[in-house]
Amino acid sequence: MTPPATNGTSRREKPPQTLPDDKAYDDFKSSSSVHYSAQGHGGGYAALRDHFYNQDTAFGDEKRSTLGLRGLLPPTHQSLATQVQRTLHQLRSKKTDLGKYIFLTSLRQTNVRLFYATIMQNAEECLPLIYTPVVGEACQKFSRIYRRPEGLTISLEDKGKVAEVIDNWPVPAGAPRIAVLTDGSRILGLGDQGWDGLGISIGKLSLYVAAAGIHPRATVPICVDLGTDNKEKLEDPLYLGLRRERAGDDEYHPFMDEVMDALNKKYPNLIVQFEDFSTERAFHFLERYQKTHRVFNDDIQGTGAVVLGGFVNAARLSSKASGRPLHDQRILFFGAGSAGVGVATQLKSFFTRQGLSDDEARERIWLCDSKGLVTKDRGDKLPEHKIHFAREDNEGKQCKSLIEAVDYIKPTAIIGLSTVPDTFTEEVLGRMAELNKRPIIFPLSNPSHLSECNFETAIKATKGTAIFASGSPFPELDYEGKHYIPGQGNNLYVFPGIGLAGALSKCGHISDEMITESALALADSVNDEEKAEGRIYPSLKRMRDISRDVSVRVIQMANKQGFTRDNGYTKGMDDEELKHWVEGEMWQPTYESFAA
Ligand SMILES: NC(=O)C1=CN([C@@H]2O[C@H](COP(=O)(O)OP(=O)(O)OC[C@H]3O[C@@H](n4cnc5c(N)ncnc54)[C@H](O)[C@@H]3O)[C@@H](O)[C@H]2O)C=CC1
Ligand SMILES: CC(=O)C(=O)O
Ligand SMILES: [Mg+2]
Repeated sequence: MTPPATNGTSRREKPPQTLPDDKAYDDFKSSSSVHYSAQGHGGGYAALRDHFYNQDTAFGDEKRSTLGLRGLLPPTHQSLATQVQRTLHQLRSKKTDLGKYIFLTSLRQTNVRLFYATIMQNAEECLPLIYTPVVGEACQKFSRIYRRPEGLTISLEDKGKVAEVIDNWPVPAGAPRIAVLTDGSRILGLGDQGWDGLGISIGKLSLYVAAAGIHPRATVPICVDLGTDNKEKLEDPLYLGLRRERAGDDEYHPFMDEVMDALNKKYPNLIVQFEDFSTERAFHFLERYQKTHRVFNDDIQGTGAVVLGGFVNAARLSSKASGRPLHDQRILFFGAGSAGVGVATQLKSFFTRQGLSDDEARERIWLCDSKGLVTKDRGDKLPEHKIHFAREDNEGKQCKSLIEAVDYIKPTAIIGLSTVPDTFTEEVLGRMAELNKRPIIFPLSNPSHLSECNFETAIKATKGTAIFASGSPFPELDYEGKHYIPGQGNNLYVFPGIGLAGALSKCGHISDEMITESALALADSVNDEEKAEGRIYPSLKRMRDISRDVSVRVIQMANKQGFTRDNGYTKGMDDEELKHWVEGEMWQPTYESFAA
C-alpha cells in the first residue's frame, strides 16, 4: 500500500500505481530518503549539511542523541516559529534587496523547511525578494553573486550525452514533477542573460513550492546553455556560462529535441514549463512540443491566463461604471511579443464566451509594437505570430505613437507588455480617463523599473478611476481620502496551480482549455472581502487557496478532455472531495519530529 498523503487529510486510498514514478514521489513526502546515523561518526555533521533534512536548533533530544549532534548545536532547542523570527530579524537587517536575495538563497541551501516557512508566512514581504522584481537584478548579476551550485545546467557541450547529464540529478528516476526550463535569452524585460538566467528557473520553482505545495525535491530548475549574445557577460571574467555566441537554429533545434526526449524518457511524469525564451523560439518550441510532451509556456500561456482572469473582473467593474454590456471592450496592446500575443489570444475567449464569433472577438483587439499599430499595410514583413491580429480595417491609417493609437481606437483597456518604461504617460492615462469612466490600465512589463507606468501615476492621472494591475508589485496608495490597492497581473497566480494539477493527475497533455480554465478559476477565487476592497486579483496571502482552486478546475478540465493518467482516481471525486484531496497533497514546511 502506498503511504498516506502528506498531512493525512485524503479520504480515499491512493489509486493503484499507474506509472512507475508514483512510489518515488511518495517516498519524498513520507520520509527523507537519506537516513543519517551517528555510527561511524560524522553522521550528525552530514545531517546538518543536508538542506532537506536539516532542522538546526529544532532537532529534539532524541535526534541529537541518535544522530550524534551533541556538541554540534547550541544547547537551546528552538521551534520552527522561533527560527522564522530570527530569520526575519536577519533578513530585515540586510541593507539592499540583492543582499536579501542572497541571504534567502543561502537559507534555501541550508534549511529548506525554514526557507519555505518564512516565505509562506511572510508572502507579501518575501515574494518580491525571491521573484520579480529582485530576481531580475539577481539574474543580471547571477555569476557574480554565485556561492553554491543549484539547479541543472545542460550545455551545448553535453550534445549527444544529455541523458548522462540528467542521470546526475540527485533524485530517483521518475520522481521529479515540475521543471522550469529557460535558455536565458529574454529574462523578464532584461534581455539575454545567458546562463545567468538559471535564476529565473529557481525563482519560479520556489513559487511552485510556496504557492502550490509541490515537494521541493520534485522540482528541477534547468538552464539550457547555448551561449549568449550579451557582450558584457562574455567579457566578464566572472561569467559562469558558455563563452560563445548563442547558437543558431541548426544547432539549437536538434539539441532541444535531445533535451526534451531525455527528460521525457527519464521522468515520464515531468511537466516542463518553458520560461523566458526569446520571442520566435518561445512560439516555436511551444508548437513543437505541445502535442508530444507535457509542456506549457509560461510567458505565452501563463500570462494569457493571468490577464484573462484579472480582465474578467476588471471588465465587470468597467461595465458597471459605464452601463455598457460586458463584451463592449476595446483592448489595445502595447507590445506584441510572446506575452502580448499570448494574452491577446487568451483574451479572445473573453469575447467568444459571451457569444461573439472568433472574428468579432479578434476585431476587439489591437496590437502596437515598436513600429506602431500592427496593420497588414504598414509596409514591413510581419512575423508569423503577429499576423492573426494585424488590422485590415484601418483604411490606410497608421499610428506611430501610443497616444495616436489611443485617440484612433478609443480603447477601454491598455495592456503593456513592451519592456519600455513610462510609456503610459500622464497624457495617455489622462486620455484613457476622458474616454472611460473606469479605464483598465495594465502595465505588465517586468521588473518594476520597466513597468509602462507605476501605480501612483496611474491613479493620479486618472483621478482615481483606473482599474490597475502591474507585472511587479507596487505599494498601496492613499489619494484624496481614499485607499487604493494595486493588482499584480503576474503569471505567478496560475502557473503553480496548473503545474500542481498536471503533477497530481499525471496529465499526458496540458491543453489550451486547461489553461483557460485556470484563468476562470483565478477570476472566481476573489472573495467578497477582496471584491469590497476593489481587487480584481485575490490577495497573495492566500496563495495556497488560489493554487488549490486553480488546480481543481484544471484537473476537472483535464478529466473532461481525457488527459489525466490516474486510472480515473480524480474523475471519481466531486468538487469538495477533489478540493480536499488537492489540499491534502500539498507539501507543508514543518518539522514533524520536532520535540523541544
Ligand atoms: N506580468 C507578467 O506576468 C508577465 C510580464 N512579461 C513582461 O512582458 C515584457 C515583454 O515580454 P515578451 O512579450 O516575452 O517580450 P518580447 O521581446 O517577445 O516582446 C516585446 C514586444 O514589445 C515591443 N516593443 C519594444 N519596444 C517597443 C516600443 N518602444 N513601443 C512599442 N512596443 C515596443 C516589441 O516590438 C515586441 O513586440 C517583459 O518585460 C516581460 O517581463 C512577460 C511575461 C509575463
Ligand atoms: C513574469 C514573467 O514570466 C516575465 O516577466 O517574464
Ligand atoms: Mg517569464
